[in-house]
Amino acid sequence: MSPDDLKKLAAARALELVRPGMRLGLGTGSTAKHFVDLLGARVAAGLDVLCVATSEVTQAQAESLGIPMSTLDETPELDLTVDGADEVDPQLRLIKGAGAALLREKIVAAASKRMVVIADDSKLVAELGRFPLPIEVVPFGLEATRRAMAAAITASGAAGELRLRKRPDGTVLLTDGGHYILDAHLGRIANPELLGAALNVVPGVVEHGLFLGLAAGAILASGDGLKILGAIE
Ligand SMILES: O=C[C@H](O)[C@H](O)[C@H](O)COP(=O)(O)O
Repeated sequence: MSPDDLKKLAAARALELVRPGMRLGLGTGSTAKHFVDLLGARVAAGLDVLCVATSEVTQAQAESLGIPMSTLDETPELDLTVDGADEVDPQLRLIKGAGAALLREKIVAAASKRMVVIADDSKLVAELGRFPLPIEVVPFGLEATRRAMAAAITASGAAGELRLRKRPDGTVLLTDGGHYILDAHLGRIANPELLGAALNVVPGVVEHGLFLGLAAGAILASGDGLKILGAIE
């Protein structure tokens, strides 16, 4: 099976968690896109759900499928959020943000009774950090913030380059929130909690891609079938 087939497999299993009347958080990325597509087909067949998107891209996709959409202002408590991840460790700690949606994703996940990750099994790692950690920052004072971030990363025992994320055309990427992303190429993150706490107090840092204590479970698809981490039901 291709990686995309595996993503579809994980998304289909997550759809089995959806019950009529649920308030859902809809993730962002190629795996979450499959979940939203499958959910759209169920809505077309009469499933009653109310959803909040984690990005403008997912919002547009859901609207195009006729999925009833809300906002966290109107629906501040969600029953289930289904979202992808860039890395998942055995403790269900995540790196997210390759698609620049980490800020809204974390807000939506935190507003949910349960967050379930869907991914192909290549995302499962023994230790976080091989994937660059996305960190969302305010454009104002970027270089001062970058220096403070570097100091905080070092103090937490990690090390690596911070690279400003660019679009393919070379312009600086702006997130849905109008912020920049610095990707931290750390190689390994021995203490995610320490690093996350250190980044949280750096002025100018809006949010980072370490999702700690947010995922209740993960559905990981491989050629051998589905591996379930934690509690998805
Ligand atoms: O910002 C993007 C999100 O964190 C995605 O959920 C994450 O990057 C995984 O995306 P994909 O399912 O495309 O690998």
